[in-house]
Amino acid sequence: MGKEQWCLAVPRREAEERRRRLLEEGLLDRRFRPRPEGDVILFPVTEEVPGAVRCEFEAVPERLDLPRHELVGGIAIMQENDPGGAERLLASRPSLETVLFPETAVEGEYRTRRFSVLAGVPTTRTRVTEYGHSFDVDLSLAYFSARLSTERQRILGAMAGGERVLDMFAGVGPFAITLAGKAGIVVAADLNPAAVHLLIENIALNRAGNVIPVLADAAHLPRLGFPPFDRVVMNLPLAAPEFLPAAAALCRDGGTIHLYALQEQEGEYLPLIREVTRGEVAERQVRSYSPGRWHAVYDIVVEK
Ligand SMILES: C[S@@+](CC[C@H](N)C(=O)[O-])C[C@H]1O[C@@H](n2cnc3c(N)ncnc32)[C@H](O)[C@@H]1O
Repeated sequence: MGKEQWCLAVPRREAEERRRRLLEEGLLDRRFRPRPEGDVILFPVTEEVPGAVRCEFEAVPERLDLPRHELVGGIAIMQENDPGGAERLLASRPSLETVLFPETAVEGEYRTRRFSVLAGVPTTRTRVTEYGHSFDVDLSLAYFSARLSTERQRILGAMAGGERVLDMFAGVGPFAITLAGKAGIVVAADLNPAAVHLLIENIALNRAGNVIPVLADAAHLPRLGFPPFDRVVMNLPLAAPEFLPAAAALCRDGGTIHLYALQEQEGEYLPLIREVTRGEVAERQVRSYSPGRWHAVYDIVVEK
């Protein structure tokens, strides 16, 4: 007897790539087996992601029922401090090198966590591949989440060639380096020196010579004399709204700001946005964060 579950219907030719992405984003619900149906494969997912529908799935046999985890390159981050489960997880996949348990929540200005090693090589450093790019990350030194990979592709798809892009909270560079594929130039700023160090390594790794790394507080960027940008990415969900006036000052008339924000109500940041522009605003839910709170993205056209 099957169990009703959220799932995504993916065309067969895209299934392998999508399965890899869902695994990296921690969204594939491994308690159930993906199921072919006509021209699509139905992938069970852990939450109601955009496009998800309800369908029935058979549970996988107990021995394959591995602990819940999120994959970041060769590292699995488990939700429970379970060394036995970590060993089973490590043995289940040859590409896994390390299993970590987060000792803290994502915290502080740098948005990092402290980890303990549950199994495997004692490191927090790994290499992540995402849509043809590689990113070296160190999870204890700088923020990285694979969960926004589809957002990065969405913004890339919305861009025109040759744009001038500013990534105000760049971390190790996943937005900046992805968008550099179409941009004329990308300025990528972060105030965490370790993140900027990894960003520079990742620029070299991906030969993204049009990305300019900047070690700076985003609040100071308007004073650095940059010509106006066509597009500004603001991925600091807890605090980005504070920097909206700076982003609007840095963006050209008719340019676009992508503001990521953690919110409890639809349209929560619209009044603030209306203080900086009368332009068009589109809001969408990126993913749920905790009960009653979600990550939203506002695509904001700047009208001066
Ligand atoms: C949520 S992370 C996003 C990193 C990256 N965009 C990504 O998707 O992996 C936010 C980043 O903003 C940086 N940050 C926090 N406050 C900042 C500020 N005032 N100015 C510049 N960067 C800041 C943190 O160090 C962190 O790397």
